[in-house]
Amino acid sequence: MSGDMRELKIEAARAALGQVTDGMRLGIGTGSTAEEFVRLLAARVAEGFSVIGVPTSERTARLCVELGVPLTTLDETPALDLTIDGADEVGPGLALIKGGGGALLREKIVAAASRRMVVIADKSKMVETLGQFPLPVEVNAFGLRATMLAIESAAQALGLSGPLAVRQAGEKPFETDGGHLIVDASFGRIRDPRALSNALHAIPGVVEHGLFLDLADTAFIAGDGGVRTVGLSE
Ligand SMILES: O=C[C@H](O)[C@H](O)[C@H](O)COP(=O)(O)O
Repeated sequence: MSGDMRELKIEAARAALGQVTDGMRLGIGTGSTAEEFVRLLAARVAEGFSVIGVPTSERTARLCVELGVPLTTLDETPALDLTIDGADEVGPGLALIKGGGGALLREKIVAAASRRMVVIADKSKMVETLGQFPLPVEVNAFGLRATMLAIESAAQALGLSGPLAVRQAGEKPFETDGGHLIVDASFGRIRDPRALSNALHAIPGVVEHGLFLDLADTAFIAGDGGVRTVGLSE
């Protein structure tokens, strides 16, 4: 990652930190942008700021522990004030593609348990139509081929097609924190994300997918000219 790109992620994360107030119960996202947020948050915590966070992945949990950000679980704290997370794509109406890091299931559970979700990203993530980034679909390993066929035909019924790939980690299939697999679906432009979301949810082997609809209410998008606040109407 270039230094400039990292700087943009830090700027977006800093803007999101401005939304965090003392005593908040936070959902803490996953990925390189969310990690910049954790670093900034940890510095505030070291100054005496009091927050408690639910991490959306084991990776984020490790970083929080390392940097001294106090953690809880969603079972102990089932209602959160604010989730801050990155995204792979940010489309109109703050529809998102997430899961490039494989954390989409916990990310979606945590975001849905939060009163608000704020997205932090650099400007390269903003798109007019979702789908250039392959859509991550988390699936049960049982019946993988049947599930892949079902995904293919559900997509076809919506006029979508393209290769499906089981995500790999070196020689082996990538395994999520929940012990599932990820199928990356390169469908190209997803003109009706809601219809695709519903169709994927109807497939028994699909655990969850990376389309985040009606979850985020604000995005902080960092570009060369500064950080732009994007709301639901944009
Ligand atoms: O599973 C991973 C997450 O959805 C990430 O938030 C997403 O992939 C964006 O990550 P990054 O900030 O590293 O681009």
